[in-house]
Amino acid sequence: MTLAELLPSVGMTGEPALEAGLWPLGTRLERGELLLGGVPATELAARFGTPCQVLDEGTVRARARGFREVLPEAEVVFAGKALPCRAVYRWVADEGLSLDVCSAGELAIARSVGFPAERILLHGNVKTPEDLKAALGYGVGRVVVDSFDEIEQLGALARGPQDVLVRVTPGVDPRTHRAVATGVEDQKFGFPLAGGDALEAVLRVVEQPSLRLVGLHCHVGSQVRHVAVYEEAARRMVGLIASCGVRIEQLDLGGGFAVPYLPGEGEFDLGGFAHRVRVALSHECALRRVPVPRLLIEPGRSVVAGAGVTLYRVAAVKRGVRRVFVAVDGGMSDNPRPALYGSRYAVRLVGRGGRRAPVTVVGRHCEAGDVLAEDVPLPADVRAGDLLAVPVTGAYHHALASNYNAVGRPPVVGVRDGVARVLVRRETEEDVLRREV
Ligand SMILES: Cc1ncc(COP(=O)(O)O)c(C=O)c1O
Ligand SMILES: N[C@@H](CCCC[NH3+])C(=O)O
Repeated sequence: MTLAELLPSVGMTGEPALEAGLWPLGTRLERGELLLGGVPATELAARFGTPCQVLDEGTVRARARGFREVLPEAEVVFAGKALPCRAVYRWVADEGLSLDVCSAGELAIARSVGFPAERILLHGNVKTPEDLKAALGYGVGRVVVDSFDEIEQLGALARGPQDVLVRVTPGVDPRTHRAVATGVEDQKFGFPLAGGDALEAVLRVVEQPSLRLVGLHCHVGSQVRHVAVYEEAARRMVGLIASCGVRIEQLDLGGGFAVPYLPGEGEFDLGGFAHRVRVALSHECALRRVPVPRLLIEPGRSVVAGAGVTLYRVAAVKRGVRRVFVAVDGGMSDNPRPALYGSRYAVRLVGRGGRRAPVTVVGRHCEAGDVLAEDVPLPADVRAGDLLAVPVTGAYHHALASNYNAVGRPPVVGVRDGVARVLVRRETEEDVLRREV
């Protein structure tokens, strides 16, 4: 079924209602205006230009709080790669979350806002000497080791006892896109449980006098819809805890909780996750006679995706042989996800209803694959100058943006209580030229 067919409002003449679950909290339609965090989208576009990534602070904070409320016994770690930005790191710090960084660069952002070092975890299948030194220099609480080489390198660099988790590949199929399935065997992350590498890694950490093993970690993948995947991972990880014969205080089950991108897609069952993982952990630990470890989770996408809306200006409308192309002033440089993962988005024309017909929204870049959304219903009279809004663009958009074709990256503009402010400014031609010698 096409997206256009899925939407009941195709062919409607009025302005369609906001699709449930896709827009930031408090988004409203008022007299033809789309209000984001109380600020009209047309005003945001006029003040900050387009494309523009709008981020609703209240939604980020509410999602962060939501995780803590559902899992009060757990440490909730924001996966900073989803939206590496000082303001967001500040908000999640305020809400009591910890932070996962996976490079010296993400750590620099965290440092610049004074993110408490003891609440930072350093991740990555490759940690360069610079990454490790930056982490040790700031005194990050935990390093999640990912290879035998890294255990030696970190062991040699660390002075005092550095707390460490071992990243394990539990061999669980997350039933998600191949590019983001990280818990399956035979990929680059972690130590495989099968074959004994994970156990060997635990022993090697224990042998390093400058390292202190505090926990085990796994991250099965991203945009994971099924709670059963985590339950299975939890069981397997407790099996490893029992067999390694070392006290394991922390069990980090990673992130990956799916979010809806299209109308009708459901939310991840976080309540079900909390319940079923709790039961699986207590049952499995009792069975194997090991103490229940403290649970950690690392949500990234699910904290920020739904807080973001990208605004684009329509530059041109072109009728192809079979499709109508609506070309906008952004594209794969601000959103490579459709090209990378075949991701799909809903799109809304701001300020006007009318009979809707399916169109393909394309970007400005020099590739036929620069498509932002295929087969989306827009008013049939869509034309140059119109403003489009694309929801669920808070995660892995700013993070994955490039300046392909020397196009400057869009700003990130925060909205809250009717006030808008720039969180990350637009990249200018001077920025583009700055690295040239
Ligand atoms: C180690 C680790 N933790 C957490 C995350 C966050 O994943 P997501 O944004 O899907 O919640 C990732 C990215 O997939 C990751 O690699
Ligand atoms: N970049 C991916 C998610 C990767 C998750 C990080 N390990 C996305 O946009 O969906």
